[in-house]
Amino acid sequence: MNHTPIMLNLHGRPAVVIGAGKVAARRSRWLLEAGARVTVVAPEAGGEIRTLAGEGKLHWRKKAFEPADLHDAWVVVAATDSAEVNRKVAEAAGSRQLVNVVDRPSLGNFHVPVRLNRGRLTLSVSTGGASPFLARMIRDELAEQYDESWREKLDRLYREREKIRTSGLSEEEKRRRLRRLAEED
Ligand SMILES: C[C@@]1(CC(=O)O)c2cc3[nH]c(cc4nc(cc5[nH]c(cc(n2)[C@H]1CCC(=O)O)[C@@](C)(CC(=O)O)[C@@H]5CCC(=O)O)C(CC(=O)O)=C4CCC(=O)O)c(CCC(=O)O)c3CC(=O)O
Ligand SMILES: NC(=O)C1=CN([C@@H]2O[C@H](COP(=O)(O)OP(=O)(O)OC[C@H]3O[C@@H](n4cnc5c(N)ncnc54)[C@H](O)[C@@H]3O)[C@@H](O)[C@H]2O)C=CC1
Repeated sequence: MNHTPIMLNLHGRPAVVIGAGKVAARRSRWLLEAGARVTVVAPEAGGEIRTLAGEGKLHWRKKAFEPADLHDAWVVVAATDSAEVNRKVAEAAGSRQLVNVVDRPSLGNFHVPVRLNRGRLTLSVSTGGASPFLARMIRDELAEQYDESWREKLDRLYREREKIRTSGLSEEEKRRRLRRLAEED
């Protein structure tokens, strides 16, 4: 295991999801929330992908996977129900593309943690593939501890921090106030 978490800005970046079933729908939702331009490639699609395509939120290419489908993608997700097709997707991807293979993560270069968003606060949990169910349970515990009130708290902290940072105070005084600000919450 050699994975490291990062906060990636996918806004406006092309992403291709191969497959259009349950897992592909979950990955597509995640990519859309991140602001990516999502294309789904699959001969048949489940209800959720059909709806998203109908609403113009993503583009559905109604066809079987071909290597050319990955052409300009930043992110590639192999999410078909065929291990063989998913392996071909991983093989066709370039070494600089971000690749997630849902049935065999080791064929790609990233996997997807469970997330909890409270505005500017993002918590994410990975069990390194040991147990997606456990990851979800830990997320649910964190959701109780970090309830909805944290959205506002974080917005306030952000504004206060900007004020302190742009003030004429000494660096030492800024640090002191920034620490106190975080401790108050
Ligand atoms: C490695 C990883 C790679 C990746 O997909 O990026 C991966 C891999 C695999 N998952 C499998 C199965 C299931 N995964 C879920 C659910 C989730 N899986 C997610 C992430 C990850 N799953 C990554 C590691 C995360 C970590 O490190 O903890 C979550 C957290 C996020 C998300 O998917 O968005 C999401 C929580 C949903 C939520 O938010 O509630 C369910 C339950 C369900 O579907 O309801 C089942 C069925 C039950 C079971 O089998 O446990 C299988 C076997 C497939 C098979 O049997 O063929 C593999 C393949 C393998 O393990 O090799
Ligand atoms: N990582 C995760 O969280 C999880 C992964 N899985 C794995 O994900 C796989 C997919 O599961 P579901 O979404 O439930 O499957 P599904 O049966 O709902 O969907 C499969 C999709 O793949 C498409 N497909 C098949 N051949 C294709 C091809 N040649 N080109 C393009 N699309 C093709 C089908 O048209 C369909 O849209 C499962 O095989 C399972 O191993 C399952 C549960 C969770």
